Amino acid sequence: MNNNSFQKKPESKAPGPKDMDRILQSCGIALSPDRIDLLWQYHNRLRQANPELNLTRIHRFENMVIKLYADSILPGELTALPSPLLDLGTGPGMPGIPLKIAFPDTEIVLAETRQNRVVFLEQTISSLGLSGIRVYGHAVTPSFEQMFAGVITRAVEHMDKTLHRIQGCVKTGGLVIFMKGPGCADEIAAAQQAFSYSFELRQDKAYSIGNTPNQRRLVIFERTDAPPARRRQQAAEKHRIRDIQSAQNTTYKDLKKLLTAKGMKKQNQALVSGAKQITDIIAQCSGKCLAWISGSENQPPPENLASRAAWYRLAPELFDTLDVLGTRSPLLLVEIPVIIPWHPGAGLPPGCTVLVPFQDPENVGAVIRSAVAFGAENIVLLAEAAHPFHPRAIRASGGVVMHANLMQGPPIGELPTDLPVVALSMSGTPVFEFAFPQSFALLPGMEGPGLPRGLKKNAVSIPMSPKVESLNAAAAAAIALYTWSQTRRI
Ligand SMILES: C[S@@+](CC[C@H](N)C(=O)[O-])C[C@H]1O[C@@H](n2cnc3c(N)ncnc32)[C@H](O)[C@@H]1O
Repeated sequence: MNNNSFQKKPESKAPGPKDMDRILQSCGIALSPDRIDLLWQYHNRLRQANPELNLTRIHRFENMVIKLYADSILPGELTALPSPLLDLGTGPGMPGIPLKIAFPDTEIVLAETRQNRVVFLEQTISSLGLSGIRVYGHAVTPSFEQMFAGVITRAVEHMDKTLHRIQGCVKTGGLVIFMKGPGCADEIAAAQQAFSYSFELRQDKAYSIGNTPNQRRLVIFERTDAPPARRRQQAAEKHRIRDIQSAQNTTYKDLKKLLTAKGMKKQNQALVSGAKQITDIIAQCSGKCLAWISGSENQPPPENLASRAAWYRLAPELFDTLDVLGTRSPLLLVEIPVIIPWHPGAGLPPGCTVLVPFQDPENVGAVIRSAVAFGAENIVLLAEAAHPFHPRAIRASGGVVMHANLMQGPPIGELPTDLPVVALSMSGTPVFEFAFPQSFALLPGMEGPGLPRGLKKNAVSIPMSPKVESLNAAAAAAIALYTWSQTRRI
C-alpha cells in the first residue's frame, strides 16, 4: 500500500470576502468593506440557490468573481450610468445587483420573466436590505411604457431585437448599454441599419476584465427620437385626430376608393405604404402629406409630419383593408401631382422622353425610377399604363414618382407614326452599337402583346444569353436608359 494514501491532503482554505476584494481590486474595482460584505452575501445566496434554480454555469470562486461580479460592475466604471436604469433579462441579477451594490445611487429595475428567478431576486433584495432597486417580473415588450433614462443588458439577445423591445420605455437621449463579447460587429451593423431613425451608436469600447484574457465590448446606443407615449401625446396636441371605427364612415369610403386608379384620378390623392418611402416623402414633400393613417393609436405620426396633416386612427380590420401590401405599418395619404396631358404635336424636347405602357404597377414604378436616375426627365404614361401612384408603383419607384415629371399620353395604338420612337425589341440593333438621336421617345415593349408593328422601325435590343427568353421589360428599359446616358457623357 502506498504510504501517501495515509497522508491527509492539505486543505484548501475556503475563500472569504477578503479574497473577493483582492480579485476585484486586481480587476480595477475598489469597493468599501460594507459593499464587499453585500456582494459576499449575494454570492452566497447565488451559490445556495444555484443547484435548484440553475442560475449560472460558472462555479469556481475566482471565475465567479471575475466573470460575473467584476464583469457586471465594470460598465459602471467605464461610463456614467443612467438612472433609473432597466436591467433587461437580469436572470439571477446580472449585472443589476452587483451594479446596485457598487453604485448605490443608481435606481435600478430588474426585468425578468422566469418566476422562480423573480422570487430569488425579490428575496435577495430584501435579505440584503437594498433600496432603490425592484423587480419587474414580466416580459419587456414594445408596449411596456414605464420610462427609463437607460437600459443595460447582458447575454440576452441580439441588439436589434432589444432596441425593438425597449422602444416604449427609453426616453429621448436615453442610453441602451449592451455588454457583449468581442465579435459583435455584425450585430452592431444590423442594429444601426434597422434603427437609423431612432438610435445612434454613441460608444463602442473594447476592453478586458482586469488583467485576465476575458475580452469584452461595451456598446452604447443613444435614443434620438421620442418614445411612442410622448409622440402620442405630442401628436394628439398637434394633429387633427379622426377615430374611424365603421366601414360606413365617409372618410373611410373615400380612402377605400384610392385603391383604384379611378379613385386616385378623381381625388388626386394616393396612399403610400412602406416605412422607408413614407419617411422619405415626409422629409422631401412635407406639403403634400394630408394624413397619417394607423391601425391603432399606438402608432403616432413622426415628429416631422407637418401639422396640417391629420391623423386617422382606424379600427384594425378597416386598416388592414387599406394596407394592400400587408406592411402592418401606418400609411400616408398624399396629394398627388397633377399629371398634365402630353401633346406630341408640339415636338419632343431634347434628350429621351420615356413612354410607359406597362400594366404592372411595379414595372411602372421601376421604369420611372430608372428614367429619373439616368436623366430622362420627361415621362409619358400611355393610356394602358397602371396608375403611377398605385401603392406597388410608389414602392417600386422608391418614392421617385412624387417628384417625377409625369405626363398623360394616348393609347399606344394612337401614337403619331412620325414620332421619332426608339423601341426596345428582341430583334433590334444591339443597344451598344446604336446611335441615339438627339431627341427621341424610348418605348419599352409591353408585357404580353409586345410592340405594335409600326413602332418597330427604330428598334434596339439588349444582347443576352439564349438561355433566357426575355428580360423583364422595366429591367430592359433601365439598361437602355443607362446606355443612352453614357453616350451623352462622351
Ligand atoms: C441568458 S439569461 C442572462 C441573464 C443575465 N443577464 C446574465 O448575464 O447572467 C437571459 C435572461 O433574460 C430573461 N428574459 C428574456 N427575455 C426577456 C424579456 N423580454 N423580458 C424580461 N426578461 C427576459 C430570461 O428569462 C433569462 O433569465
